[in-house]
Amino acid sequence: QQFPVDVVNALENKFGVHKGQRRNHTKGLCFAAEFTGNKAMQQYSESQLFSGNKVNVIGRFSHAGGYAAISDNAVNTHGMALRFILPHSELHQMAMLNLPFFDVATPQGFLAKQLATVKDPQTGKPDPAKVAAFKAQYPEVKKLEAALKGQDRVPDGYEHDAYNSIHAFYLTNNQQQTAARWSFIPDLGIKKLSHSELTKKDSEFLTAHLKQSLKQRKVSWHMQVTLANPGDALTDPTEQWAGLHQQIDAGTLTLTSLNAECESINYDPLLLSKGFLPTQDPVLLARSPAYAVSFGRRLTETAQHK
Ligand code: HEM
Repeated sequence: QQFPVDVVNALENKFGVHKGQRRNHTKGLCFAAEFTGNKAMQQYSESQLFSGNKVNVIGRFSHAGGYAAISDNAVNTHGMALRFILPHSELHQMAMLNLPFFDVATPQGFLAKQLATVKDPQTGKPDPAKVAAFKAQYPEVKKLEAALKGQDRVPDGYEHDAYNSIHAFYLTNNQQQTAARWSFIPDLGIKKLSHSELTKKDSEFLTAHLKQSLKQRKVSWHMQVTLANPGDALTDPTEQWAGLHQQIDAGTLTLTSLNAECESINYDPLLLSKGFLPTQDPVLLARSPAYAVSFGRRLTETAQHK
């Protein structure tokens, strides 16, 4: 299996190596939270997430890409990763994005994108010929490009955005297996900045705004589960589900503190509690081994620093 090493090498080649840090989503901040699941979900999943009891969560907001010091006023994709600590030390993890769907349909596409978008030291920009060749080989990337065109993408704080599973997963219990996707919808509302508002912001405003909100009000998200209809794409993260769908309010995540440690966490999205199973989405299945390579490298470097 060469992919996990190749892709982490490609991330390092594109972004440089920031010793002891993640090879992707390098800039981020840890938080502590509580999640109370909705028992109505037990109809679909036996996960302890939906026991109705409060569970502790260690999470992380992040910027996509291996940029250690990207400014918060850059137009960039953001992530929210969650580790739920369930009874008997069972863990459940999610690593979501504030995108409606993913740009590439295969791990090869993700790798090809890293290789094609390396900045030319002369021009400071990727080689347009390489980018064009990449898009010709992975034409699905035009879908996300079109969806984001002209859209304001950056919120005025991490608390004013929705984060999506993007992949489909199966909810399971003794009776059935149900395909679903989910989103964390902010109770404070989604608020995106216009281009002119964004350019006035400083490099740490996403965190500063979140800190301020946390002092003044409840910062929370509702987990909204969307059940698949027959025929919905289950293995292609670039395919949105169109039309009416059954949606279930699956619980509430409430942020409690920004004083948390999450650097020692590998937010592998296949670490799922009993009651969830992965689909055969090839991008989802390729993430776990790649995260492990990144995790191993950063821990080894941290050890060497001491
Ligand atoms: C083949 C496709 C992908 C590859 C190779 C990849 C690779 C990586 C790597 C190497 C890391 C850093 C892991 C660590 O050192 O802890 C990472 C972090 C992350 N990825 Fe991916 N990724 C992929 C697709 C995705 C997708 C589809 C999503 C969302 C649906 C996603 C969301 C995230 C998030 C939120 C983080 C940050 C987690 C944290 O805060 O620690 N990635 N990714």
